[in-house]
This record gives sequence, C-alpha cells and structure tokens, in this order.
Amino acid sequence: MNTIQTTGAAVEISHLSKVYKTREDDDVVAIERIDLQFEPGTFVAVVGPSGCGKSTLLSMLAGLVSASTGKIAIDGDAISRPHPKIGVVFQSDLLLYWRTVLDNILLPIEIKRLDLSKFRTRAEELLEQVGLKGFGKKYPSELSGGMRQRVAICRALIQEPGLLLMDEPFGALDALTREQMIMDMQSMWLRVQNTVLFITHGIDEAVFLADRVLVMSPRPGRIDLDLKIDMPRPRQWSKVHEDKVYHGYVRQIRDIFEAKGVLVAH
Ligand SMILES: Nc1ncnc2c1ncn2[C@@H]1O[C@H](COP(=O)(O)OP(=O)(O)OP(=O)(O)O)[C@@H](O)[C@H]1O
Repeated sequence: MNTIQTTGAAVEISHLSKVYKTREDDDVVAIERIDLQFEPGTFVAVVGPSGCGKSTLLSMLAGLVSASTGKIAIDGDAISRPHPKIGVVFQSDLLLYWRTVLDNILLPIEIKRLDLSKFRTRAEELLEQVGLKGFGKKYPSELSGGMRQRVAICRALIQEPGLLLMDEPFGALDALTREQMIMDMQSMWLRVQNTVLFITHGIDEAVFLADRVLVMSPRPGRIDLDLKIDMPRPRQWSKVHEDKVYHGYVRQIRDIFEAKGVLVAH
C-alpha cells in the first residue's frame, strides 16, 4: 500500500468578521475579529457552544461564505471562493446515491474535467487506507453510515488538499462507530499530514485528535482559548481516558464553558 502524503497548507486569518444581514433590523454578528495562523500540517480542532459561529468560520475558509471584514489566505492565496487546495467534509456525507463509491470519490475530478484515469488508482488507494478496499463498485445505499462518511473523506482527499475542513464529521454517527472513526481519523492524518480544521461538539475527540484546540465563545464567536495539546502520537483512545495530561486539557476547556455558563456544573 502506498502512503499518500500531501503538503500541509499554511493558513492565515486576519481581522476576520462575519455579520449576517437579516430581514429584520438586528443583524447577526456570527464572528467577531478573529486572528489566527495555522502552521502547515497542524491538526486544529474547534469547540464551542451551538450557534457560536463554528460553521460560519469553516464556510468562510471553504470560500462558500464571504467575510464581512478581514481576510483568509491559504499558502498566501486570498480565499474568496472554493480553492483546489481545500477539501471539505460535512456532518452529512452528501454522497450521490445513483453513483458507485468510486464514482462518488471521483466526482470532483469529473467536475473539473481532469484526467480521470490519473486519479482512479489514487481513489482505490484511499479506499484501502480507510478500510474499504474492494468497495468501489458498491452504491452508498449498500454501506453503513460510518462507511459512507469514510467515502466522503476519500472524496475530500482525492485532490490531495493541503487544508482539510471537517464540520462535525462524526456528529451523526452512533457512539461505537464514532469511536472507531476517531481512531481511524488519527491514523489517516498521520499518513497524510495535511493541515486540518476539525469542528466538533466533542471535547474528548478534539483533545484526542488535535495539536491545538480553539475554544470559541458564545456568539459573537471569538477565540476564548487557544490550547496547545502536547501529547505524543499515536494516541490510544482506550488508554487516553486514564491519562492525567489528557484530563487536564479536558478540564481547562470545561472550565471555560462553565465560566461562560455554556455548561452548568451541578
Ligand atoms: N445565512 C444566515 N443568515 C442569518 N444568520 C445566520 C446564517 N447562518 C448562520 N446564521 C447565524 O449565525 C450564528 C452562527 O451560526 P453557525 O451555524 O456558524 O454556528 P455553529 O457554531 O456552527 O452552530 P452549531 O454548533 O449549532 O452548528 C447563529 O446565530 C446563526 O443563527
């Protein structure tokens, strides 16, 4: 099996804000003046209360939503529309049910009218790396939710994106499948080594997977804490729960949420 390695992209976010204009008088300030830099090949997780602007931040990075002020640059390129160096995975797999697994993975290549024959082998390698060797000819309806989400990840990785954006990718999965996906995500990322922005409601998966956890405030979204996670890899899900260092990080994040009234201690 070949190891597919990409070059992680550098990300620079400066003075970024987003105000949604609404039909009523009061506009919604979703993101308020965020400044961030991601080193190439860093795994960054974002946690924050519902409605704090996490998806808005991701959508601006994906070039799907325009910024009200400020700018985003990927390897120095200003982002104002979807960029070839960026892959996106959403909570819902968004696979096309009438296309096979392989044809779903190759969809971005087809849309861009690139040479399909050059990407077929890569699609098969990706499937092998996510444990779906031999599933290329199946249809999405023949797969479980976890398998479909793996296919969505392969589709996002087909063009070797330097930046992979993931918006609660395991949020719709059952607890056991989620646990497996978290461990598989770590293995995949250790092979690929791209820059990842991973949005989640799960403090546990954020600390387990990330080099850095950004904790967002209730709306308007700002970064309340930028926490460096200093734990060796590979990390083991079954052991991490006995690890004092891991618990220290989880505690710090929970303390912020409790201080802001996002989590109420009983
Ligand atoms: N198109 C839009 N028009 C107006 N307001 C919007 C729009 N999209 C999002 N918002 C508002 O912006 C705020 C941030 O929304 P966003 O979806 O980014 O939050 P989130 O942190 O991802 O939430 P969740 O965790 O519940 O998915 C919310 O108050 C939401 O109602």
